[in-house]
Amino acid sequence: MKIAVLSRNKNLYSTRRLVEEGINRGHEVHVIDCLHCSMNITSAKPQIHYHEEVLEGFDVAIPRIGASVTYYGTAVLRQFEMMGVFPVNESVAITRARDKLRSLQLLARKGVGMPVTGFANKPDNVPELLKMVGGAPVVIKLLQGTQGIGVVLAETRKAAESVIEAFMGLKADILVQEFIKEAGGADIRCFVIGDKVIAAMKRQGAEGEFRSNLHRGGTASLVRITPEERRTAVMAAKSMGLNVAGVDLLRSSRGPLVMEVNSSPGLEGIENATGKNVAAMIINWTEKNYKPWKTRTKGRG
Ligand SMILES: Nc1ncnc2c1ncn2[C@@H]1O[C@H](COP(=O)(O)OP(=O)(O)OP(=O)(O)O)[C@@H](O)[C@H]1O
Ligand SMILES: [Mg+2]
Ligand SMILES: [Mg+2]
Repeated sequence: MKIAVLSRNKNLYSTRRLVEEGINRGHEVHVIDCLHCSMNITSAKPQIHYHEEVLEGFDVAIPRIGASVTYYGTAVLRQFEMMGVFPVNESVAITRARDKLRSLQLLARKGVGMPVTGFANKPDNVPELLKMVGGAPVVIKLLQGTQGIGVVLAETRKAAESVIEAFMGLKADILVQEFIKEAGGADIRCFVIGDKVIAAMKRQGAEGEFRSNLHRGGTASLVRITPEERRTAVMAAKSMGLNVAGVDLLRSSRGPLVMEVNSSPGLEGIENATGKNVAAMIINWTEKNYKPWKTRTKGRG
């Protein structure tokens, strides 16, 4: 296969590993920075120009598109799709997964378990919003947040109201969620490829911290997941239309609840925690499944 790894930085762990394992398996692998691609959209023959060359002959694109470049990155991926290149994750699926409201709505429609979640645009009825998710304690999240920043636990109704009003005063988009106390500051990252969970790790928050993010001092370890957790993770990835996904679950007293579905899950944490060669598994799955023009939108993006 001739593989394009769409990544802004060839030195990132995940990018390096995909290149390494692609080459190990005898493939031609190029790292392409989406932001340096220019596209010819007007002609009948879609093209991508990259630095001085025109990109040609690619079989597969492996998107590793950072949250900050979603808009342009998915446009470049769509252009690859319009050229018949097989995307490991399709542009529409990435766009879906990047929109928290849309992804939670999709998961709800498919009956996937998730924490009770409320959204509101204006603070006209904060008490009602809180009541909707079962009252305090609640978790309040900035939609643009990442790595645990902008995720707040409000233990009382009063605290919740002031946090919500403060965020809304800053014109930030937020969601309010039932706090899953019994998760004990831990979550489970399930790494899905195709219709299987191929690796899973438990992330435990630091002492006294309800957020399990490794960036907030959490630690990762190997975990055995239940058949129900397995089914939930696979169903979540499928609902989004993702072939490769990192599905984050909370263990609750009513079973596994999906917190979010990641379309460019990192490889470093999961490979280190499980000792599995996840990069090789992605290449392997791609070898078995790639075909020109094989997207749900048939190259129309
Ligand atoms: N409803 C909840 N109940 C209990 N714990 C939660 C809840 N929501 C989030 N957490 C904890 O807080 C952590 C951070 O939350 P979340 O993953 O939603 O935000 P983030 O990591 O900042 O966003 P992203 O993963 O998109 O970068 C989770 O990993 C989990 O440990
Ligand atoms: Mg998270
Ligand atoms: Mg995430």
